[in-house]
Amino acid sequence: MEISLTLFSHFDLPAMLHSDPTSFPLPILGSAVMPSFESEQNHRDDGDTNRSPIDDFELDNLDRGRGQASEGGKPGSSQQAELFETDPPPWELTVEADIATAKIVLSEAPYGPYDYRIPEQDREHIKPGMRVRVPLGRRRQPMIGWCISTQFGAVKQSGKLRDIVEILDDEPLCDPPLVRLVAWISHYYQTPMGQVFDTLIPSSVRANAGTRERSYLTPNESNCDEDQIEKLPKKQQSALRFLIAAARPMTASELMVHAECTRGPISALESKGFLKTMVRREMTTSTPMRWQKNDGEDTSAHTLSSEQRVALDRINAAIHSGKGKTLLLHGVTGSGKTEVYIRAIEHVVKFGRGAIVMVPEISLTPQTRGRFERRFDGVAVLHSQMTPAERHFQWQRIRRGEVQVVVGPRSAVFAPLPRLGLIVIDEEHDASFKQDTQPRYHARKVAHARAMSLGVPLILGSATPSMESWHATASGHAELITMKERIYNRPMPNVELVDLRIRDQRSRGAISRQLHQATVDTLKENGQVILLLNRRGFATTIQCPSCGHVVACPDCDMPLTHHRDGGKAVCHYCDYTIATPPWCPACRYDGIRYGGLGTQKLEVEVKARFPDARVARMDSDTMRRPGSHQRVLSAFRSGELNILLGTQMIAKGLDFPNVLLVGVINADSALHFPDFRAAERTFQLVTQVAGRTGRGSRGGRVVVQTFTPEHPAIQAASRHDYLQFATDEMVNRRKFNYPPLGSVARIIIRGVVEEVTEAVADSLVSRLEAARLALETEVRILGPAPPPISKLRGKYRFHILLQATQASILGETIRRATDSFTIPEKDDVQFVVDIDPMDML
Ligand SMILES: Nc1ncnc2c1ncn2[C@@H]1O[C@H](COP(=O)(O)OP(=O)(O)OP(=O)(O)O)[C@@H](O)[C@H]1O
Ligand SMILES: [Zn+2]
Repeated sequence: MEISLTLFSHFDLPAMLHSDPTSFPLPILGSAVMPSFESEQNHRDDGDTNRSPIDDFELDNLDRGRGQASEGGKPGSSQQAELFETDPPPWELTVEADIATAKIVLSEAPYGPYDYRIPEQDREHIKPGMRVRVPLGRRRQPMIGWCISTQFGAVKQSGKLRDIVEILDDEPLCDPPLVRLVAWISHYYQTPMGQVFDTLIPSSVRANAGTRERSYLTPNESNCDEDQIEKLPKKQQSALRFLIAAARPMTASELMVHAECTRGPISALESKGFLKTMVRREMTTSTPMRWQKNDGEDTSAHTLSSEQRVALDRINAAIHSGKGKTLLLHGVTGSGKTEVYIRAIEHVVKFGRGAIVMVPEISLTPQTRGRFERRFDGVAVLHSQMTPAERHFQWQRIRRGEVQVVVGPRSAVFAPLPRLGLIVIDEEHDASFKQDTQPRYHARKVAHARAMSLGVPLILGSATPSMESWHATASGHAELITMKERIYNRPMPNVELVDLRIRDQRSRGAISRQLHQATVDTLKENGQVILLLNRRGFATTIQCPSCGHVVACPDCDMPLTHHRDGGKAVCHYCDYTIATPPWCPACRYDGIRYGGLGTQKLEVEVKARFPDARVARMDSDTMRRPGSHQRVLSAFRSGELNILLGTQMIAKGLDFPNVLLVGVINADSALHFPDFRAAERTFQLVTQVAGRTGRGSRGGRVVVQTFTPEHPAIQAASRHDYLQFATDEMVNRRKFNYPPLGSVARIIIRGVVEEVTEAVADSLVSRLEAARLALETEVRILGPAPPPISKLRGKYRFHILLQATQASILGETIRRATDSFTIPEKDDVQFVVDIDPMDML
């Protein structure tokens, strides 16, 4: 069996792989305090759950972050010393009084922080969170950096400090709490602060997208005494008097209109020094509202159910406490969680505060968007299809305090609301809340840090909470609120399991007899059907039956998927595309086979089986164009469509009362992934998609096809039994100290030459082992080994997995090992640290 694939494929394998049991005695949890996704930095013994990890985090720690590797970049090796021609000998260190300096971090290597002198005239103006231009290195290369702190008073070495050249912002782009959040993210996720700033502040904001500069005129007070004005020609006099009377800056053309003059007198006033010019940057656009609020849904506020009432009361109590607190709202599918969020936000808004609501991708749930837009005046919806100008416009609105509710994906956690009162994460178990490029942050973790530091509640909502959040309720780090019933006490749909191992139950094709019959019955009753298949494309493998050759991506070494539209073979990892070969490229055998099932093939089968039904397919191939989700979903809502089939994007949050049947084509597809979260993902997916039916008065049923009906995750999902699933799963996690009972980190090393890449990975392991020894930490180090995707976009990959009881131990060990780890440029190898990875591929 391939070691590469097995790091997580069975629970016992890591133990087998690990050669030195003494360095990681199992079990390690006996006496240790259980960590959670909550701030393990604080949860030693104090039992204080309301503190933010930021509270214990000092900006001084930052100097340690220097020399970090960057995503796709080279480890920055530059130290402060390199900035200067020579280090001053100690006896020349002067202590100069009354000097102002600023700590500046850069977005590119070397990242800093570095000290710069603040020129006299900028002292009043500069603040942390502003961008500056500074000279770097011997060649005094101009760089843009972020100011993270300022110091006034005596400073060593001042004689050698260089000056800040220019301050680029009129106002800070981050307020002080956000600057602290940046510092904490930088520390926890081991990413240079400059890169975190660039993540926090959208590029459209940094680039002033959709703005232009305009010049405004004001009277030059010092020249404008009455005697002087009297002497001016008539037209100039009247223009100037008009501007003085107006008592506000005006553009030249505005003044021309109001003072009824031509450009001439104004120019004359300017050249005589009667006018001053000031330049302001302004938005050129207001945001175009392309959104149709009326999507046919009931718009009124509901009378709360008793469970909703209790949930809301508990959330409101948390809001009133003025303390940070995490609440997990575990409500079954269709229990009305959104209404609870809306009421809680209404409450916060009453007190003049705002809220952030994070949702998986908003375009998948236009319904959710509509619900918020109908109930609040100032809503900013952030989504992936915004233009840079729109994004910038919304950001400015948010920062000015004009927005009460921000709805968006994980990046909304950084929304610069000036008076944030509440953060909500809906479908908090969703994998999209973890970013897969640096900084590889999890929005839940960041939201927790932000909420606790501001003393406001964080609400996590889900029908299938992540194991992390569930554990947090058990360990007292989050308050559990349960809603067991659906709205109007509607029953949960009945789930039938179809065992695909039994020949009778199979049929030719992807749809079993049972599912076929159920579809026929449902269509007859005018009900709608949702079919889930989590693979896109037509056929998922292209293989020669004669020689066994599999058509694969040359850059990723993964099998290509056949797409029937256009006859393409596509790599789903890097989008490499070729025309699907008509015969075997290896042996020229003329009968190559398309195996495995994708949504395109399912669509063909569904249309053949149910020729009278109107069918739509939803996957990332059909949903490329902006607005396509909304189009398909509103066609489905209006009843124009009978059957909706697609990948997991149809499993989320949809609320259509006429869906009477949900079919899961293959419940096992996620089950055999080499990842310790495979069972959790399977349970979540099946439960969530099953929850799309039975939401109206006509009830609903679910047919789940599987090769492993006895699997605990599938069993629990078939009974909508989260508690059973979570209890079983926690036992498995505990056995191997997997999260949430322990912490995991992953280091990915990638390079063009396989041997060189592996050698770098080996030396990194040695450094990690040395760090473990020096720090006397109990950290388990696995690897290096090739991950399941051992080659991606032409680069070989190795990974190292690390486990410990607490994230802080892992963090320290990795920091120590990588702090001054430099890889020679000629090796062309990069490494990336992923703290709390969600993905093991
Ligand atoms: N108190 C109420 N009375 C009547 N209808 C309600 C009430 N609260 C919510 N609803 C309606 O119930 C339906 C389900 O609510 P919602 O979509 O918020 O469920 P949910 O808990 O988020 O489910 P899921 O986890 O499946 O997304 C919606 O159509 C909503 O408008
Ligand atoms: Zn590829």
